[in-house]
Amino acid sequence: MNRENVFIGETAENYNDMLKIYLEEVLRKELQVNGIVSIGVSGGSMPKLIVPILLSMEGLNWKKIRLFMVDERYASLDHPDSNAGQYIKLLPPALKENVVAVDMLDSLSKTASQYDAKLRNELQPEMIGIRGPRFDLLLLGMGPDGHTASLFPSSRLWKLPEMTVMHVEDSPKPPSRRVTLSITAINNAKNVAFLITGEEKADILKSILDGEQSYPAALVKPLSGRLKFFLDKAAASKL
Ligand SMILES: O=C1O[C@H](COP(=O)(O)O)[C@@H](O)[C@H](O)[C@H]1O
Repeated sequence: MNRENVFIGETAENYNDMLKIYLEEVLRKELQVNGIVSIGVSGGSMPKLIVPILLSMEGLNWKKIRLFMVDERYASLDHPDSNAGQYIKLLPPALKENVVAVDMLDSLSKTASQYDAKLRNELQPEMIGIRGPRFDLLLLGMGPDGHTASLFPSSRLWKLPEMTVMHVEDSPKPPSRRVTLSITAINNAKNVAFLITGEEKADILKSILDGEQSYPAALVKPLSGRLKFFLDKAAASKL
């Protein structure tokens, strides 16, 4: 994989600064093109990292920003497992409406279908192409097992190319029940960035950057070609 798109933050401050510069550049460009910019955000460690950076961006027109979930656990918004719930808690009250939560229905498969329909309904019409919903920007994490979103190596699902939103009943990382964007939906995005921190990811990250294909994160290859990796020093320690 092309290492020129790999950015390493030597310090936490440097890492945040790099991310802020990237976000300002992408959002400025996409806001010129679209009335509303649709950003897919991940859970786990990302909300606490990304919300302060977004809030620090002076002049960001939040009226034009929507935060969608790249994946979501099958849990109510007020449950600590909820990815959207983390964003809503971290954002000021005036911005909570910018978060597009996944509606939890009485079954996991209905929840996934409903989210798929919601994406097709809420994303800008021009962002619904033949390959399905297209995000302006996706911010992805990666687990120490090479999972991204809720696409796990142990699950057969991540190889199903045709769907936009899938449900996962057997996530090896608790909670076990989730919905997630598919690799197809992820690779349909205009801009994709991995935000990866922590030494526990260093080995798998190196193997992916060296060309290993057997992890879901390795199959993130946006058709736009715009893929970047933002790593802290620990995650980059084996490169
Ligand atoms: O469970 C999840 O894990 C991944 C990775 O989380 P991280 O804390 O290791 O960055 C996350 O990207 C995903 O959204 C979340 O549901």
